[in-house]
Amino acid sequence: MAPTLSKPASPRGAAASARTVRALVSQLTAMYLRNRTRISRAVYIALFVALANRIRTGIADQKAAAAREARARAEKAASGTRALSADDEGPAASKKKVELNREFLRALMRLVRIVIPGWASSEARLLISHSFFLVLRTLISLKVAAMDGAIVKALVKGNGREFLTRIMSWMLIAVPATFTNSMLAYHQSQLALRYRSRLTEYIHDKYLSNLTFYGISALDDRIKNADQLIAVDVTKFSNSLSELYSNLAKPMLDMIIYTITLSRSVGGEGVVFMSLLVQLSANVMRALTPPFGKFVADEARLEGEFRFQHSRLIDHAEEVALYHGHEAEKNTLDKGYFTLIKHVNFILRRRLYHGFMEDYVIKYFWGALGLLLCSAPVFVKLPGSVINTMADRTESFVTNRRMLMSASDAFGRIMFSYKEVMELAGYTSRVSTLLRVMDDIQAGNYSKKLVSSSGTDTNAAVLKGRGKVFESPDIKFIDVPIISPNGDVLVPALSFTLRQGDHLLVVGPNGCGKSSLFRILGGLWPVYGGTVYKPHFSDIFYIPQRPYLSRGSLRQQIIYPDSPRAMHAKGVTDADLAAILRTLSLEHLLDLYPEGWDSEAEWRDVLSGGLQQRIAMARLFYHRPRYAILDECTSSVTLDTEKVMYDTAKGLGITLMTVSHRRSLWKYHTHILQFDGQGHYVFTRLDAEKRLALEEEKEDLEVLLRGVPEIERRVAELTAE
Ligand SMILES: Nc1ncnc2c1ncn2[C@@H]1O[C@H](COP(=O)(O)OP(=O)(O)OP(=O)(O)O)[C@@H](O)[C@H]1O
Repeated sequence: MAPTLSKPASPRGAAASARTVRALVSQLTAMYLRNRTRISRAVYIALFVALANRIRTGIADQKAAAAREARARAEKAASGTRALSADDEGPAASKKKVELNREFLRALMRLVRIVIPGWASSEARLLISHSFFLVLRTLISLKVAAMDGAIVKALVKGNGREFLTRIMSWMLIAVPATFTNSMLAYHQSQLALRYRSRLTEYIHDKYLSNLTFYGISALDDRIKNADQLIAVDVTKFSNSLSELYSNLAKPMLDMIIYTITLSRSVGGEGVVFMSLLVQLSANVMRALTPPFGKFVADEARLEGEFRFQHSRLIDHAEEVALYHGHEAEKNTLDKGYFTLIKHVNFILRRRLYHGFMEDYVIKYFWGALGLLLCSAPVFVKLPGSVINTMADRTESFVTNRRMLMSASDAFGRIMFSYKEVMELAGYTSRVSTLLRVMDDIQAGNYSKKLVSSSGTDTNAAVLKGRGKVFESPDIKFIDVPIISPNGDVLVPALSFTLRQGDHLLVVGPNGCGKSSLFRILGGLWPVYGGTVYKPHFSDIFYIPQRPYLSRGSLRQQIIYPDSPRAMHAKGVTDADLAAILRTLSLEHLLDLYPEGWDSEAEWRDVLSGGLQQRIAMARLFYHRPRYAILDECTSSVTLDTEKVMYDTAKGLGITLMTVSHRRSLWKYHTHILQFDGQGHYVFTRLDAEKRLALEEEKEDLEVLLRGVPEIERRVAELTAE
């Protein structure tokens, strides 16, 4: 029934929905009239209410869907390209509306399937055990309500012995009751922890496979702070999900059990009438509830941005300190912080007004309704009632009041949990966006803002690699365009062949695409066209200008990304590593640190730029790949060290591909790929000596040319005289 009613339908679909509704209404009416008992009539009234509710939400869904469609059509017409979906995290994220709709349910179900992989999983077992304690708690509460009534009855009758006996039983039942409470708290925390572990494991598997982490940070701009999402939002989602189960499942169960028990004692129609009033006020409250889910998602995003700004400062502390850039950094940090605080304050204010309304309705309005309901058996004589004496009336009132308090507390918690559901929706949207973006990236679909040549007009678009890539012992590019993730075409079509044993020098002005060529070779950037033949990823080793020094021991700096176990499996010993250090005059490092190979330090800070470059070269000598990309990686070492590095690398049979502006490096290469920065290039053999001689001759001539205006002026002077 439900899907038919809420479907954003075509005219034919809408007519079918209306027919279904009419049929349901007439069926329900007939059943209501046929049934005589109060409880069954109450059930039918409740069904009517549910049906009316469903129709209302169905209509609201249809309106929202139509509005969404119209908006999407307008945006498409305006931009002319595929827009980023509105729930993406980047710039579009601020417009995102976190709603309790099917999209949320789908996203939530996907996450639930990850955190509870099956009925046999330990999480499912924990959930079942948690549910058992939830039911037990409700049954114990029912028993306690009845015992309360009986205690007061004994008191009113003045029967001291009965009173004491009942107090004793009350104390006894407190034992399983408190144990159940502790078990519930334990189960909830355990569930949150397990959900987090499952989700983190799943995300880590995806994030650190197929270079997804690189795609998220460099090729796609939908996720700004993946670290915040993984470290903070996943935790909040897990806590929120486990809390919500307890906060929803128990109150719902309580509501059902107490309402049935209450309707037996105060009459079904009374309960339904009160429920109607409660439902009405709940609807008003829902309409007045601000979109807390969106608020929470925005707050998490702003928190992430603020933290990211601090991480940047820590990462670049030295550069900022040398620039004396603390004032500029403080301004940026303050701006980030105050944006966050402004938003948090805004949420607090909205919570204040909402809390006032919520408290009044739930505690006092519904409380008064409850008292009216409990008094029913006292003032109205129900058929079949056995309440005659004062003691009976007191017992009935106390028991009913206790049950009603629990039922209204349960209903209140369900109502309060609307806010929690909205918050869960916020975290669900953030975590599921991360999963979706990771899926997209693994499928080769990147989404990045494209900046037009004028630099002003921005359009979102989806970039997808369509070139062909084959594995081969040599490197061959055939008509391959080099396009930056921003969509800038750096070189329209690049073709060259490099055989193993040839050594390539890549030169050109800044930003012309030298490093980008290697990003394509390393599989970091998609191949947008043409054909690339290249060796397997493991045969190419990359050394950047600023080497990456990992956490860990000195040994791990040399063998990165291998582990010590992988090193031993390759048959390499510490003595072999020491020999590599000697080649690069780095052996003093072993004496400098008392624990030798096992010494640990923040290597990025304790080693100078030149030493770091030599460590990176030692890494190359340890791995001995077939190809090495050396991207300005000797800029901080002396010419002597550079010579040792290049001679040793060539001696190990490594084919070199160098990006450098240094002329001293020409002699180590056989080919040159020269970009002009305008999209053109030349690929040719490199005769270093001849080229150096030509360069020198050119420079001499340029010096002469610079003197020509002076010579001409002098000639003119002389002519005049
Ligand atoms: N992740 C990225 N996202 C967007 N644009 C990028 C990205 N990485 C590089 N670019 C752009 O691609 C262009 C080429 O960059 P590349 O690093 O290849 O230059 P390069 O020739 O190596 O320059 P340099 O000599 O300065 O190192 C530059 O305009 C750069 O801004």
